[in-house]
Amino acid sequence: MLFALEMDDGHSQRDPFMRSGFASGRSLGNRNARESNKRENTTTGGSFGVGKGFGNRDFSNNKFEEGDSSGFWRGYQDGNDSDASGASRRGGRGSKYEQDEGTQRTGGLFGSRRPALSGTGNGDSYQGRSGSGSGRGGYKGLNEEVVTDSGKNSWKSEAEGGESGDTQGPKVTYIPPPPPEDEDSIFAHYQTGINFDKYDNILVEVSGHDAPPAILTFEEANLCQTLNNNIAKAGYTKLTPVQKYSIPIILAGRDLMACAQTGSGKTAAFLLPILAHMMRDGITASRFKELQEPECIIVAPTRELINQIYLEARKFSFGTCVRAVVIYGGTQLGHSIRQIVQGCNILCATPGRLMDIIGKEKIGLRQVRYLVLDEADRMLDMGFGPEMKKLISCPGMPSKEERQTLMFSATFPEEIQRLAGEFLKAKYLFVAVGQVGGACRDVQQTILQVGQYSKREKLVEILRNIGDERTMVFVETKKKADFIATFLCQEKISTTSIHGDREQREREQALGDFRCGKCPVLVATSVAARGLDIENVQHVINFDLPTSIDEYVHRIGRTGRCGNTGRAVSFFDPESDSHLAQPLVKVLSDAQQDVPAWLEEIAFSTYVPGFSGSTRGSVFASIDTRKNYQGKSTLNAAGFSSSQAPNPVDDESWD
Ligand SMILES: Nc1ncnc2c1ncn2[C@@H]1O[C@H](COP(=O)(O)OP(=O)(O)OP(=O)(O)O)[C@@H](O)[C@H]1O
Repeated sequence: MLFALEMDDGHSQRDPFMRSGFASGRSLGNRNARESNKRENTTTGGSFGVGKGFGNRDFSNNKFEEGDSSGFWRGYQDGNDSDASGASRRGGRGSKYEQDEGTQRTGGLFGSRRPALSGTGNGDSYQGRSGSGSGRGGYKGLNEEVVTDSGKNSWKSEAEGGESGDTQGPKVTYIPPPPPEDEDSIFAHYQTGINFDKYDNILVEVSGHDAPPAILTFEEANLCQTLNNNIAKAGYTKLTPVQKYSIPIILAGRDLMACAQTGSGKTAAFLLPILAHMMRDGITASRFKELQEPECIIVAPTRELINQIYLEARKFSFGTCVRAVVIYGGTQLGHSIRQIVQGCNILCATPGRLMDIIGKEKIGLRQVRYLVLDEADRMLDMGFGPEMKKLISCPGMPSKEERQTLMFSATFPEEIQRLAGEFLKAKYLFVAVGQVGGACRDVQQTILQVGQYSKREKLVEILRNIGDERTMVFVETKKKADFIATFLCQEKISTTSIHGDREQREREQALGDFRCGKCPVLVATSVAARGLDIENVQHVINFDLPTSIDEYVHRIGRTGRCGNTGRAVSFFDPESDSHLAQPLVKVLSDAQQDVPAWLEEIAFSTYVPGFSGSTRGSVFASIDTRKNYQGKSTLNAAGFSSSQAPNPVDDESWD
């Protein structure tokens, strides 16, 4: 049976990938066949594999999913990292699965910047899960379809009946491999690129009241010796602009909203001063307790990103008594609890798992001094915003006056900035490095006009020219990620894929295979758009453009990191992408990229409601939204100034 025949009519008519029948030859009608396909792939590890079953999806329900993939509900459901949603959504479809109780494998996520350990599937009795949500899914990216039973909000925290197994859905038993213990692996890093020094020329804007001056060197931060040693071992010799400004602000105890381009070192910008404070305050060494009370909670929207942040925290806290712990969905809850009870000063978590653990009274919030929202605009949007609100109103959580709240992102839409006020002290500082929401200038951006039906051919042509250079290909839906990955494998291009419908172990395996170069092409949905820091990603291809320009900026930011150069090619289909023409022209011109004449034409002929950006010449795409800002704010090259603001007025802007 051809794959297309399994789809509902409307869908198979619409989707050129299905119409093309490239999936022919695979029998997807039979659930067992799919699962055995999948098992085969899991045990062989590595690339996606021709003939692989398409993840865990039950295609008989595609109509439903497609129907739900747009509009308000998708927006609302986006950003969900909880597996419980998956359980409630997909459970009860009568699908069978077998639990992989107590299984473990090596490799994957922790293979950062060195060849990943092979996913040998050691003792791994993986069985695909068609109807389960637990153990996979998680992040419901902006552009990922979301399945609901009701057609309404499917988001539920794990505490509400997901991984905990309290109510429905299978237990998740995946235990991620432990991170490497040897010092070389902990401090493994890649080189800064030729444009690293050019960061110094980026304009920085600090707004708010009594901002402390920027520092120019690590020495000026006056950190303790152990931290300085770790910074040196990590290969950091010079501060990036966001670090120059944020470190003194955080050291001064101020709340901060910081916006800096992708790949410019925001993670260290918050970790270093937090650790410095902890060391200064003489933090008590972690010890076993049933209820742990961390001093710092860091949240991020995806499992892979929070894990990366954890590894950074572990690196910078090396040799100190500060213990960082990571917990995220798609892994065994008991494993998360075991990590926590051993001691926890810095808790890195995805929102669903965090709320679950809090609900289980394994984490007390009374000692929280620092709350960090990485990818803060994402953490506060409709997907995660409600969970974040719940978090700050949890019993014991210090009020915003008593804790320090820090928000970081490369994009900060104005409406989200306004929401952020609820989390931050009134006198928070706002740091804008370069253009808020601007693309990294080290990424050479090319926009090609390619219609739906020509995209695959174009993709293959580009990938063949690229050769073995590491490339991320972004597509709009999980289903298409599977299609394209399979298609590329058929074309003998070694490819793997990551998206919210893959099991967590598969996601980690895919990332590991991509990191180590075993699969130089990673097809991804927006689950991989933010934060991931993978060495040597030279190319990003937007096979499908995302629906929002911010997402575009994050996606292309997977290349051109830390002063390295990169390339991004985007397929623009005038039929579906014309709403993006105006913001794209702005992003391109602000980043001093060539703007194709045809794109400008579309941009000027398309009315985009609410888009007010001028297409050229602005210094900042967006700014601190506090209105009628009374103070002076200075616009300087990084490292030399900050604003002195006598009278901040929260609801007014200084522009
Ligand atoms: N001062 C520094 N010197 C050398 N390397 C650095 C420095 N600061 C950060 N890096 C490295 O730069 C890379 C990018 O940093 P990081 O992931 O924190 O960027 P980011 O701004 O958070 O990006 P994104 O917006 O995509 O999340 C990392 O590999 C990090 O180790």
